[in-house]
Amino acid sequence: MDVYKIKGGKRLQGTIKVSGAKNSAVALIPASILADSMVTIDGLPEISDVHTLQALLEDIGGKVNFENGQMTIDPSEMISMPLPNGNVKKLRASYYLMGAMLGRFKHAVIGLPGGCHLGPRPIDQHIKGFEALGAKVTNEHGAIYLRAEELRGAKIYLDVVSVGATINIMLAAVLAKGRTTIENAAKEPEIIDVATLLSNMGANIKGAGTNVIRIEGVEKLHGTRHTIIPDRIEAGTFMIMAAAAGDGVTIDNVIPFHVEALTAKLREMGVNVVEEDERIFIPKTEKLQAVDVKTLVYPGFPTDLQQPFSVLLTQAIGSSIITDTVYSARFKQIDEISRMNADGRIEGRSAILSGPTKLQAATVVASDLRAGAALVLAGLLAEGETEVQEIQHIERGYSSLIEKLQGIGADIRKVSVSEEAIVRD
Ligand SMILES: CC(=O)N[C@H]1[C@@H](OP(=O)(O)OP(=O)(O)OC[C@H]2O[C@@H](n3ccc(=O)[nH]c3=O)[C@H](O)[C@@H]2O)O[C@H](CO)[C@@H](O)[C@@H]1O
Ligand SMILES: C=C(OP(=O)(O)O)C(=O)O
Repeated sequence: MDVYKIKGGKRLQGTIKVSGAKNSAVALIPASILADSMVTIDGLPEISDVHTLQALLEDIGGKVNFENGQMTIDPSEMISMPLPNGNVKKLRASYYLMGAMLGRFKHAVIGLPGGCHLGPRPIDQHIKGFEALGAKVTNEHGAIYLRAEELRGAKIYLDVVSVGATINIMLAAVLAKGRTTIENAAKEPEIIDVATLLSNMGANIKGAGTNVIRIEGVEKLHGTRHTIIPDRIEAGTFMIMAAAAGDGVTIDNVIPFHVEALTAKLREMGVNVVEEDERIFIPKTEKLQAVDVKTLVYPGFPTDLQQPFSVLLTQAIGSSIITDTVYSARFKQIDEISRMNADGRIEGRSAILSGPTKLQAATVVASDLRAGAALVLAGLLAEGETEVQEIQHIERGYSSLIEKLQGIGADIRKVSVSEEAIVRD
């Protein structure tokens, strides 16, 4: 089993480059199912979610090549094979296979998705959307069966603002007959990225990035070439690391507008965030002030940055409250950083953190992707050598994290340890 070993206390300095966005990648790849010829996506991150989706597309007959961040997908010979288990469970975004396969084949059998355990993550709004378009959807033994004679456009009001449901309904609706309107749609940049790919494939989509999306169904979609947007959550993670442990760090390949909520919070804490066209520079911060933070749907403060941000708050002067309004149980990092001497506790949907605290190294477990990023940051700050276990969660979403952090001066390495050698403090 692989673990990360981090010797804390090294200051970070230099330039770190952000990869393509995980949450776009995992939707763009399934979207290719809807085309009748080759789709090329450039700038994809080297993460396990992308490799898993490649395998899933190959399972249904896709011819896929992935090299140097470029994926070419020939979907012409795909068939609607049932995908009830296995790889489907390895990631959350396998739910996009439902919308894309329903759109193309009008029937699909897909297992319930996996992904990070953050509290309940229902997909009722996805299913409500598919049903409104005319599909019959049943859950049989943990797999979702979707069948439609034909898909017809409909007006769908989402009860909950959901990234996944918004994209999934777009995927199912682009080849449906007539007009689909998604109201109370999510507005994340990744939704615009997916709509851009679909539009370049010949789809007719208006309003992506606003809360009303209108789709006029078309007869067929063709192949295209697309470059993915940068990962705003990876960028935000590096910004937080730079604020906590940096002596001048440039984050390259970021759209500053996409991380504005984080930038505003960092500035409130006393961090100087210097925005350029596609770069952000964060000089050394002398003193961090406590702040309160509430996660919200985009353009609010992203829930995906809440966990790394909680570690930054352990370095701030005073008491901070961080509330996650999106996921009720996304605080598994708090127990782990408490074992590293952090002063933190959970109250309902909030974590209360006081600082500044000198963190101490420990052996800790990454329960999920962003908890993992939080623990890496804690390790960078802690006195001694921290071991982070269960790093497969981290590698679902961070491309070449070790190499990137080494490039700005971190003492971090990936080590293979035998199962017997695994210990908890
Ligand atoms: C692959 C991907 O893009 N993952 C992101 C996506 O997850 P995901 O698409 O799963 O998240 P959603 O936007 O759907 O979830 C938002 C909220 O709505 C609830 N909900 C969602 C769907 C539904 O049918 N019913 C329902 O009640 C969820 O439990 C959650 O409380 O957005 C989340 C919120 O920004 C991010 O944390 C994830 O990184
Ligand atoms: C929660 C996340 O991912 P997923 O939805 O893929 O589990 C995340 O990226 O922080």
